Amino acid sequence: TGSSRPQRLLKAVQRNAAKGDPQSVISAIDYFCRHSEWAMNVGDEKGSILDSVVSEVSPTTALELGTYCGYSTVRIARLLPPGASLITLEFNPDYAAVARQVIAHSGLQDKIHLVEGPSGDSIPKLKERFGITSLDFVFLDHWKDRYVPDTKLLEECGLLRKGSVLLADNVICPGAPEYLDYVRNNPRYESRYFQSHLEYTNVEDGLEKSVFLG
Ligand SMILES: Nc1ncc2ncn(CCCCCNC(=O)c3cc(-c4ccc(F)cc4)cc(O)c3O)c2n1
Ligand SMILES: [Mg+2]
Repeated sequence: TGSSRPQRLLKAVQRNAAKGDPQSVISAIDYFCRHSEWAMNVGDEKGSILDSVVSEVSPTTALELGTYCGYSTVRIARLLPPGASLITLEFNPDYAAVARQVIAHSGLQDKIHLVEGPSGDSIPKLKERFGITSLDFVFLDHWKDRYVPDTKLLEECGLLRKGSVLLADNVICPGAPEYLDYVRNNPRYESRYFQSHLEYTNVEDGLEKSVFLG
């Protein structure tokens, strides 16, 4: 049988990006998605907003829900301060296999822990597995109907502290209405919407940034 879209995206990275150069990996994926095949990476426009939030938070411990091909994984990891690390959860083993190779090409593998499996299973094990006490930054980009249950799970597991920042992709398209309700009407969060567009299109989408108040 033929290759998959993630496998074709990986080939484009291996052909067009310089090994050990995260920015060239990001540019190669954006070029592939604009000129060859659309793929559900956060993309360059929303990616710039992601970059500014990560740079502002400068997290020591970061979590990403939904790795896919590793595009946002590389975007986040390239901005982490020395000694900081990013844990990324991916449900689909085929996506995870591609992401590992994209991450390796970027040279950032020492800053990244990719965990395969459903987020609902992995989140309760993060403290014991990685020796973390809390998360400084969380990027939500997995199943949109898992944003609320997993946010509640992060709270229940004591993984959020006063000032932890959640940034959620796709709150307009495909949409996460229950999540917007949850964080915008919850006194324990201070939320702000960053308007943008669905990756590689001019369809409206945006990111919701929510600070946990403890
Ligand atoms: N529980 C658990 N734990 C861990 C996990 N890891 C992965 N998953 C499963 C998630 C599968 C991918 C999620 N992402 C999206 O669905 C997504 C879609 C679009 C989109 C698509 C078509 C359109 F026409 C318009 C927009 C755009 C985006 O930016 C998206 O991020 C997990 N689940
Ligand atoms: Mg997304």
